[in-house]
Amino acid sequence: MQDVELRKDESETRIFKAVFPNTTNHYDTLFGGTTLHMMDEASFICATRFSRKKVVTVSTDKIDFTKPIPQGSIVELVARVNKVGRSSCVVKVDMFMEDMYSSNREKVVTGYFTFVAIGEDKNPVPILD
Ligand SMILES: CCCCCCCCCCCCCCCC(=O)SCCNC(=O)CCNC(=O)[C@H](O)C(C)(C)COP(=O)(O)OP(=O)(O)OC[C@H]1O[C@@H](n2cnc3c(N)ncnc32)[C@H](O)[C@@H]1OP(=O)(O)O
Repeated sequence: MQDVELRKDESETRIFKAVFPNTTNHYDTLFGGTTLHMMDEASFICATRFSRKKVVTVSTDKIDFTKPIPQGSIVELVARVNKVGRSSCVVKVDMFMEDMYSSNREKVVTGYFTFVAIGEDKNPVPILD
């Protein structure tokens, strides 16, 4: 088996998105549900690249929306495997917000997503061989 720390490094996943009007609410800020969708997608890609197996989301920790993310921002999602179990792994996702026209950048949301590797029968299998 490849070194676990190396796999964590190699599966770290970064996705950039622009916050356009089709993703915002009537306050002109990013929908909470859209934020969760982006985080789920980034963590799913990360867990898949880490395990190279079919994985399903089994749990997420509490996620706080403490800063509004205005229309016209750029967001970056950084997903990295944080913990490895027998059939599961926990992926930490940080979302950063950047202004388009300045170098201002801050972390706005963090979430932890747990994935389980499943086989053809949909039962858990080892996350790594
Ligand atoms: C507007 C346009 C929309 C477009 C749209 C695009 C969507 C763009 C987003 C993309 C994102 C893609 C994401 C795709 C992935 C899904 O969508 S998956 C769908 C949602 N998830 C599911 O349906 C999973 C349903 N759950 C299950 O099938 C079963 O619970 C599971 C996962 C197979 C586990 O079965 P189980 O019998 O509970 O297994 P068990 O042996 O008890 O536990 C297995 C492991 O899970 C852990 N575990 C079990 N329960 C929990 C728990 N509650 N919390 C933490 N760990 C747990 C155990 O600790 C154990 O860990 P290990 O010690 O083995 O490491």
